[in-house]
Amino acid sequence: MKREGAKSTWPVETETGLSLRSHKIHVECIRGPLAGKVYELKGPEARIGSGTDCHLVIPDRTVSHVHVCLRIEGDAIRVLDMKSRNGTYVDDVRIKDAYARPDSTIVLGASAMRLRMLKDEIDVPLSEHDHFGGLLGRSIVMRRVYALLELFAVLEGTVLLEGETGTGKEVAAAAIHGRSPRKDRPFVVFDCSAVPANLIESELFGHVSGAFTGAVSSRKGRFKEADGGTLFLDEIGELPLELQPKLLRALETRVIRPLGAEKDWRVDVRIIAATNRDLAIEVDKERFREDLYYRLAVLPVRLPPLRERVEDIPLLVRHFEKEWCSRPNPPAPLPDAILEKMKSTPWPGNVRELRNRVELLLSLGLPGAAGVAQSGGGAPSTRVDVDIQVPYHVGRERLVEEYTKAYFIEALRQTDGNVSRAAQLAAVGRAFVQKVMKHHGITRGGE
Ligand SMILES: Nc1ncnc2c1ncn2[C@@H]1O[C@H](COP(=O)(O)OP(=O)(O)OP(=O)(O)O)[C@@H](O)[C@H]1O
Repeated sequence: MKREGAKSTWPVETETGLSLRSHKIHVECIRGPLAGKVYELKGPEARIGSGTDCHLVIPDRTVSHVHVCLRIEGDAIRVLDMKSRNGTYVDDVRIKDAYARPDSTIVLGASAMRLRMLKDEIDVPLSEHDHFGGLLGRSIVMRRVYALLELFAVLEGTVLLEGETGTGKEVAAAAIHGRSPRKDRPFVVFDCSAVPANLIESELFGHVSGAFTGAVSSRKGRFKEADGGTLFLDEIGELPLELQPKLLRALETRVIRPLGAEKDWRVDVRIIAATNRDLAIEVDKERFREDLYYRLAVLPVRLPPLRERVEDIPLLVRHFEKEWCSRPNPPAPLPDAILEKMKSTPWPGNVRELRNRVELLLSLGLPGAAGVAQSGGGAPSTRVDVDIQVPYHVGRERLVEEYTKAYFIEALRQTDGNVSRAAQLAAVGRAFVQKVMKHHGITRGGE
């Protein structure tokens, strides 16, 4: 089953902007210690049981600690028995995993309750802005995105940003944080693809000294670093399956335990996750845990690829040009004809690729800068040529990109194009090497 729309909150495009639909589960207790009481459970998942960590706690000894899990999937309520002692019955049929009908009755031990879906719909008009933080564009698709981001920024829920490479997921995450009540607290980025699988746990949750061979000192971990602020988990689709339960626990309880530590730590962290894979498909292929997916996709946002908003290209190009204008001899602006041509160019690397292209064209027009723009193929020299005319962050990003490209060309050459060995050599994950290869068009031969 493809889990399209199988979320508790999801945006639907409308002519005037979008409509944000969300569902809650109405639970009317009809038998047992809570009989007569009514509850509303927010999605995406709600656990019911006698344990105090459940969303609905039933003080009934015939009910297991975590007895059943209710999941909102679009218009349906899915009922999953959590290996309970006395079983779960939906309309008198014992089930392991079933969909409830409207007004279905579920029975857990000596307790029974009636379930109904409550539907909420909020119309969200298009944003009037042509940017959100560092994200630019005034196309309708982007103004829909801003409308959602403006709304989600002030909430506490976990945001899942989906979109192809270079569509601005990291920029969006930083902007959400910058508009949130947590803005004066840390914004910590962790790229799940950039760290070898065996180090991810200690990178995320920290470790005490001596926790494993090589752990000579203790390490805080990203969760603790982000305490009070926001943790951005980039490339979440690359998180190894075996670590996913640990992240799920951290998301559910906001409690972490560093490797080798004897006690848990409570952390106050908002999570924003991003992926350029379709996580719903990953779930279907059993490469990503379904329960974690539901925890992450509480507030989902899809960043559109550049080809869906080519009308934004001139605005973006002029913006990237402007970043160069602080120099004494600014280059001539790119002619409109080039901008027009750019609208029909495929941009698999999206805005990042567009930005790089603009910078390349501009630097070719700058006296003495052509070499900088064209370099990147060979090993970088140890001396760094600083061009003070180029804004700092532009120069820095270019240098990082050049270094990354040159590094992996060399790593692939030395390993005869073996991606796993190149990743080992670089002490990064395989997925990161593949991402760099795709981004820079590097082949296994290292060209
Ligand atoms: N809408 C936008 N407006 C302005 N700049 C943008 C926009 N989208 C992306 N960029 C620029 O493109 C570059 C890449 O953006 P970012 O790193 O946020 O993309 P991403 O989706 O996280 O990519 P990846 O999946 O490869 O990590 C940055 O230089 C960023 O400034």
